[in-house]
Amino acid sequence: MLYCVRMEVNLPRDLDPEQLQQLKDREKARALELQHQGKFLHLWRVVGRYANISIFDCSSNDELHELLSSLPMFPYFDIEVTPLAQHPSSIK
Ligand SMILES: O=C(O)CC1=CCC(=O)O1
Repeated sequence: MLYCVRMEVNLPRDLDPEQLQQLKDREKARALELQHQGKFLHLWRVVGRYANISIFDCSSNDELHELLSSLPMFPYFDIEVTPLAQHPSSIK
């Protein structure tokens, strides 16, 4: 099943710069891992926002929740999930 996920990032403003960099490095490593596993199909920055639009391919809502909550920045995300279905006019 495909899911469109919007993640708005709300990092604490007083986070130590070194901790912040470590958090970003861990986030990137986990995102790359999920992409290599074929679970995380697309990752796009939302122009003008500290937010992304992502497409996940998961077998269930529970798996999606598990993957999202495995992202190190999960505690700092506001997440909106839109499950996707086939469009009858789509050629893909
Ligand atoms: O949008 C961001 O910067 C947060 C994020 C989610 C996955 C990733 O690599 O970064």
